[in-house]
Amino acid sequence: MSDFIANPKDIPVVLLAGGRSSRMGANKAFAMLAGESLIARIASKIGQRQLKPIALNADADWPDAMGMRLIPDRIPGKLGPLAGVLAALQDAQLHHPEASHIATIPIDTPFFPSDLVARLAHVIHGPDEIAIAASLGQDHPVFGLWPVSATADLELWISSDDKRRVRDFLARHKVRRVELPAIETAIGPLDPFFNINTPADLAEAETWLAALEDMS
Ligand SMILES: Nc1nc2c(ncn2[C@@H]2O[C@H](COP(=O)(O)OP(=O)(O)OP(=O)(O)O)[C@@H](O)[C@H]2O)c(=O)[nH]1
Ligand SMILES: [Mg+2]
Repeated sequence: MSDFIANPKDIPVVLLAGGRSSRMGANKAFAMLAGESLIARIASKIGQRQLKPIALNADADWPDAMGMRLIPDRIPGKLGPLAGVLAALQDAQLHHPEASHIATIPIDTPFFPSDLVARLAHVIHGPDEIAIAASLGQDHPVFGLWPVSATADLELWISSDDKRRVRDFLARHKVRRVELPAIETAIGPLDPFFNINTPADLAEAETWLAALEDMS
C-alpha cells in the first residue's frame, strides 16, 4: 500500500466508449442490460463513488453523453483502446492540471467492483507508475490508472508502433497490477471483468446479473 495518491476521489475518471462495437453490431454503450443501458449503468456506479465529474471518450458525434464531458480521440483511425487513454491524458493536461493520474473504465464491463479506482490508486508508488486490473491471470488494462507523465511516450508509441499491442506499451513502463478474485454466485464463479462484446455476451450478462441479485 502507498499513499502517493492521497485521495482516490481526486482522480479524474474517463469512460471508454470509442470503439466500433463491430461484434455487437450496434453501439454497445446503449445495449440494454436489465432495463438500463450499459453506459448509464457504469456512469451511475462510478458516480456514486466519485467526486470529480466523469468524462466520456467517444466519437465526436456521440448521440447522448448523459451530461458527461465528451473527449473524442485526437488521432484518427480508431487505433484501439490506448487511443482513448491518450485522449484522456491529453485532456487532463488541460482540464485537470493538478492530476498525476487519470483512471479509465470501459463501458462494456458491468460487474467490476465499485471501489476499483481506489484499489488501483493504493498500489501507485510514484508519479510515473501505471496500475491495471487483472483477474484469473489475465490483465485488463482498459481498467487502468495512467500517469499524465506518460502522455508524450504514449503519443509517440501509438504513432510509431505498427502492431499497437497494449502489452508492448506497458513493457515500457513500471506497471502495478491489482488482481481480483472471481465473484461467487449461485450459478458459479463470475469473472468481475466479464465484458460484453456480442449479443450472446449480453444475454449471458443478464443471467449473471440475475444470479448476483439472487445472492443479495
Ligand atoms: N478511443 C477508442 N477506444 C476504443 C477503440 N477501440 C476500442 N476502444 C474501447 O476499448 C474498450 C475495449 O474494446 P472492445 O471490447 O474491443 O470494444 P469495441 O472495439 O467497441 O468492439 P469491437 O469492434 O467488437 O472490437 C471499449 O471500451 C472500447 O470502446 C478505439 O479505436 N478508440
Ligand atoms: Mg475492439
